[in-house]
Amino acid sequence: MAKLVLGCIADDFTGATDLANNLVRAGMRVVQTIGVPEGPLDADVDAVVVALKSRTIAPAEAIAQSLDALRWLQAQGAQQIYFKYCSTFDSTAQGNIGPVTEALMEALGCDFTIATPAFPDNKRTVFKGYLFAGDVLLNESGMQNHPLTPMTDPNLVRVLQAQCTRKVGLIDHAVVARGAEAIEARIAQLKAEGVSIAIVDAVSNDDLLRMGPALAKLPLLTAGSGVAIGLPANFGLAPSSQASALPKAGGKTAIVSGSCSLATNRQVLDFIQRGGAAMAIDPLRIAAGVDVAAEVLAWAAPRIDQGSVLVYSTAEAGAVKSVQGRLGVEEAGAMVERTIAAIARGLVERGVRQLVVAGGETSGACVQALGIAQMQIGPQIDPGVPWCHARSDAAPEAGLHITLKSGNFGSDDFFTKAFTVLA
Ligand SMILES: Nc1ncnc2c1ncn2[C@@H]1O[C@H](COP(=O)(O)OP(=O)(O)OP(=O)(O)O)[C@@H](O)[C@H]1O
Ligand SMILES: O=C(O)[C@@H](O)C(=O)CO
Repeated sequence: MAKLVLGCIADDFTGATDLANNLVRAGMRVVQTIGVPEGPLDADVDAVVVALKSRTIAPAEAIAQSLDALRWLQAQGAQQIYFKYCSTFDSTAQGNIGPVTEALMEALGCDFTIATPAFPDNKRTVFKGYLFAGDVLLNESGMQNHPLTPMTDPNLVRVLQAQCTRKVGLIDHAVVARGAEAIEARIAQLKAEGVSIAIVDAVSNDDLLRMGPALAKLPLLTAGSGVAIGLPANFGLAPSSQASALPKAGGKTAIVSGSCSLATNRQVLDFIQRGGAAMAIDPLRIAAGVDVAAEVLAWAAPRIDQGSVLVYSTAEAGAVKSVQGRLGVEEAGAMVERTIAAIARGLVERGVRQLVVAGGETSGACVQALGIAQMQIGPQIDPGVPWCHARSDAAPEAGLHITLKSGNFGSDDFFTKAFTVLA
């Protein structure tokens, strides 16, 4: 068996596949586990990404879960630890990026680490410590209005310092542009100044690749998924089609979507405009006690023999607000998640073996309903979104192919294009 070299802890499920995808593309064989496994690793891989749902929970709980993941990864032999958070640095005023980073540093006896959410392939760049999403600063990107993690300050040194007791500094672009030796010299200088965590600028993949060798000796890295592209080379691994090899895909195809992001709204519309079979879920009917899952499955049963079906609760902001106003934000979310998860399971029980799930929370609910404990990461569909293969008690013979799409990721034709990648 190959030796596990990189152990990763991700603060949500879709973010975990995003990280795994970048590692695979750079040559690592990777599995993602759903939560901390109870037993030892039973896969021949270079890296494991433990997917938690710790982004917005209380800091003490996020720390406890992350330390639990760390202990498991260490027991499997991981040589370096990677804490993955969102490329938009999603965190509440209390954390959890800072508190989890400091707890991991403490546990690893680590006196210095980096923090960079840069992911240029998805237009997240960091310059002079300021985070841009697309062409605008983070706090002008819509993230300032996020319901759980509003990001109102684009200066990451300030944001992270407010969450940390250790001193936070900056490795700016002028240093990164000069390459690994300059970055290492800057790390030494920052350490001498008492800085323990540095935001690192990166505006391109070249910056991230230059950064890679300078990070080889750090026991802990904290980042979005972008930093991952420069790491496999540190372990002597190079891109190869073998890393993303999955069992052959077959069976019926379906999409379930609970994401209400702008990108997912466009993807749903595109699928419908192409004449795809689609059925919307009305949260108010779920609340009224209608068995919406049974209705949807009865509708889908004859159609999945003819092509992909799409089942979605995806709606525009106004409609979502109105439902939330009547049912409550959490109650509406949980109700829709439960229904979509039951539908996903029902579809797989009816022969779907290639399943697209859109939305982070929605993905969490579906993966749990399908009894998935571990996913092997395969080829990329779009930046940040790979196909995976998983065992599921709903597909007992050969498992299924599944992809978990972050709300904001993917091209408009994602729901059609995804299946061509496995063809
Ligand atoms: N029509 C709707 N009305 C109210 N709530 C909805 C509706 N459709 C979906 N929801 C809820 O909205 C939430 C969407 O979150 P989810 O994480 O799945 O998507 P996202 O935020 O776009 O994705 P990501 O976290 O990857 O960015 C879920 O809790 C879902 O159940
Ligand atoms: O980094 C990102 O943007 C994503 O992987 C993510 O974390 C979505 O929740």
